[in-house]
Amino acid sequence: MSPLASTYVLPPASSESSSSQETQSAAQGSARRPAPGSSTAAAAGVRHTPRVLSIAGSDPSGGAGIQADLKSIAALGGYGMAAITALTAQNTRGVRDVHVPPAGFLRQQLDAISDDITIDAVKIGMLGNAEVIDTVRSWLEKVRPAVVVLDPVMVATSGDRLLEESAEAALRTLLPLADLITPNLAELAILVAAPRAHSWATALEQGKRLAAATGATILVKGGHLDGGACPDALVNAGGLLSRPVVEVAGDRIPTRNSHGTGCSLSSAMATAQARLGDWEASLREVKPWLAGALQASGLLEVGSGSGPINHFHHFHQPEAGGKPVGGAPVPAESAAGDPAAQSAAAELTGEDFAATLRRAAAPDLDAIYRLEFIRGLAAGTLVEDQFAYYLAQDAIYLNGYSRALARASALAPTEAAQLFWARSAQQCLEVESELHRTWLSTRTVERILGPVTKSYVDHLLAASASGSYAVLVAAVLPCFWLYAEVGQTLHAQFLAAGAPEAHPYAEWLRTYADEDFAQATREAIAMAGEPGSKASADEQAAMLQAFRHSCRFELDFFDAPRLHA
Ligand SMILES: Nc1ncnc2c1ncn2[C@@H]1O[C@H](COP(=O)(O)OP(=O)(O)OP(=O)(O)O)[C@@H](O)[C@H]1O
Ligand SMILES: Cc1ncc(COP(=O)(O)O)c(N)n1
Repeated sequence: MSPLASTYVLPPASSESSSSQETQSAAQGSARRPAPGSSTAAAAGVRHTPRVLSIAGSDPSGGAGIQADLKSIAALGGYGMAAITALTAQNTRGVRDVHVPPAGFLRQQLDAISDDITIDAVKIGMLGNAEVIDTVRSWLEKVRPAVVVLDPVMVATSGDRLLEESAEAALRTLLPLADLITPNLAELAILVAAPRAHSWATALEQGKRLAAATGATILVKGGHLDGGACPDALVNAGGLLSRPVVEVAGDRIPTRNSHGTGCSLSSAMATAQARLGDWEASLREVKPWLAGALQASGLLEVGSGSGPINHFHHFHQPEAGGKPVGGAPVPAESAAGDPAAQSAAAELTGEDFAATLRRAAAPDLDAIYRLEFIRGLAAGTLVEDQFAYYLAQDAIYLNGYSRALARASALAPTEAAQLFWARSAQQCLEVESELHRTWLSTRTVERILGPVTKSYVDHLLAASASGSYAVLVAAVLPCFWLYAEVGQTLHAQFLAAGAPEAHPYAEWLRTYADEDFAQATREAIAMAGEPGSKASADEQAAMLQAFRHSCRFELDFFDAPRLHA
């Protein structure tokens, strides 16, 4: 179930409840509703499968440009279209040549689309030269799409120019037509005519200046900062956001595969915005997806330079050899004697271990979304006694889970890991008592240990007793990971439905997707991935097995109210 899950999920059950977290959640709840008058999907109405047009250059190696955009749009649930501004000859090592076809033909592509199809969002990437920019500007002025995201592509990661220097002035004239502009630090500096920022504070300052000058919201990106953090922030002082600067924290993922990250981020934001009608909610959905795509990039094995990100990392992918990863939990008692688990783990390399775990979770995650309980929770049709049963079991589970986390802290190889698990164990107990104080205090429900809760906690305690730190962290991970993903999805669906106040579980859903919990989940994934990468093949197999069992228990936990309430 939900470990710290509910940690950050805890809602204000009564009006007296006033912890800072609750206050912040409530504030975010109201601020997330689209601001009146914003020229976004809010005005046009959000759409379940938005029709998103990328106006960008082609990267034949598939990592950047329209190819990355179409993958990102699909990965975020949109229908992708592409009008090509330029052809490049490039691969993961660099750009060899650029060919810009006549601008008149671009106009024909754009008109052919807009004459026939309603466009819910546009993402603009590489434009090449001033004539192309003028063409796009006059088409935008005619069509006025509901959402326009502009990635002011100037220079590729490889250092090759993708916009003629003489066209920078023309690009500035396009900025006021955008709702969101997504420059990297070098592009931001050019657009505000300042030296490139080397600190996050300077970058935010430049973002504010660009927002004031253009009226657009600026997505300031921390990808090119030094250090272990990789924050992003939405900046707009004009009242379109809940605060002038909305920062979403993130860890830097150690990979050289960042080709097309900026393209992918901007098209994903256009898609999410057309679906959710809220920039902040969009960034909170897109950033963890992008982090997962960077994390799982090594699995693709494309090129010898800066490779592409793994856009579809969150979907079930077949294992090498055609056998699906995941499926039914491995029944054998000993993973060491289980050839399936062993072969699944044997070829793993460091960076890929967390990605392998994620793929192993995919079937159970899919099954969770199909559960009556989850569908009822999302739709508001879940019967109250099932919800109450779930809450009561959650509180019982958290107590046992806290013991497993405390054991992980005791076994942790570093002080940072020791502290992380100890803090998590403490938060679990705090959430447990908060559950009793708030949600459970007004409900009459039996507080006895249910069969699924018992099996799940027994499994965790057995992993605690195994003596292997690596196996234990693999066992505790699904409670972070699956719950965070489910929470984020349910929360996004709730927002997409207009956050209806009459929804009986509105309070619960509103606080479901919490950035602090998402951050703790990222840390937990890294904590499990690290020992996984160093483990022997046998131990990796044991980790995978412990992880799969917990994923299955997550599924059973969400299904338990239907069977046992
Ligand atoms: N190593 C990393 N770990 C985590 N997130 C990253 C990493 N590198 C980039 N990002 C994220 O990727 C997105 C793109 O950021 P970046 O600043 O790299 O833009 P960009 O330079 O336009 O991208 P590109 O590398 O495609 O040119 C941001 O959300 C950023 O936080
Ligand atoms: C067609 C096209 N568009 C954009 C980029 C920038 O992406 P990156 O900075 O990751 O190289 C690119 N390389 N190619």
